[in-house]
Amino acid sequence: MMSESILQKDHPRILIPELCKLFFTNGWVTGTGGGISIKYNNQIFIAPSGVQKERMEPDDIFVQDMNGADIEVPPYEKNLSKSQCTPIFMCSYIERNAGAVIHIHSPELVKLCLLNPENELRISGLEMIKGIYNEEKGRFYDNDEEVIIPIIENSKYERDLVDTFQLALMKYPSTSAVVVRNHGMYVWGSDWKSAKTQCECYEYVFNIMVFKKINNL
Ligand SMILES: CSC[C@@H](O)[C@@H](O)C(=O)COP(=O)(O)O
Ligand SMILES: [Zn+2]
Repeated sequence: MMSESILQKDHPRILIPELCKLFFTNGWVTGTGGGISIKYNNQIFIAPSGVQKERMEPDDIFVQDMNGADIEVPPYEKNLSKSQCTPIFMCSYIERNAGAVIHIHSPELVKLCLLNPENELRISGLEMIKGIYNEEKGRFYDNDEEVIIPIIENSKYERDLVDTFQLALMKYPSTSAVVVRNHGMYVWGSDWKSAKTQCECYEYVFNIMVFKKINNL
């Protein structure tokens, strides 16, 4: 159960529902898909599974430690289970020391996957690239640098993505995002602000890539 206290506006129990509402209006977390997890005081806050992500309440959120042990769970009568994305969220926390991880189901990204059968996406020459963090170099990209984002194949269950997700992290040490073909994307950052703004930059860039592809530019 949730501990009794007045929550600050930047507490994950407030932020997760607030951000998911915003992501819903972006078309990123419709139909129960997508979600977000935030690390706070070394505790991992995770949204419930299979719910309308834009209608979550503060006490719907699960809290676990870095080993996966539950710290707080939603009230029993709400009959909620933890997001199926939890293994991928944990992989980002463990392998990349993330402070937050966002999962979006962006239609723009699925269109781009359909136009691009390769195992990666490459883009350069856009101003918004400067909002994407190069994890290997420990700085943001310059607009004339090339950003390379891995694409992994989708699977029936989210938990079955873990092995290929981990391989992509090893093969692409610069990346702060992994695309799941015809499904969506995981983006992480050192905190929720970084994950959110990078997600916005990736989405912007993907939109332009679709335009370039369909117009042969
Ligand atoms: C529309 S169902 C989508 C799910 O299978 C999954 O891909 C997803 O993004 C959300 O999983 P969830 O367990 O609800 O957090
Ligand atoms: Zn998903």
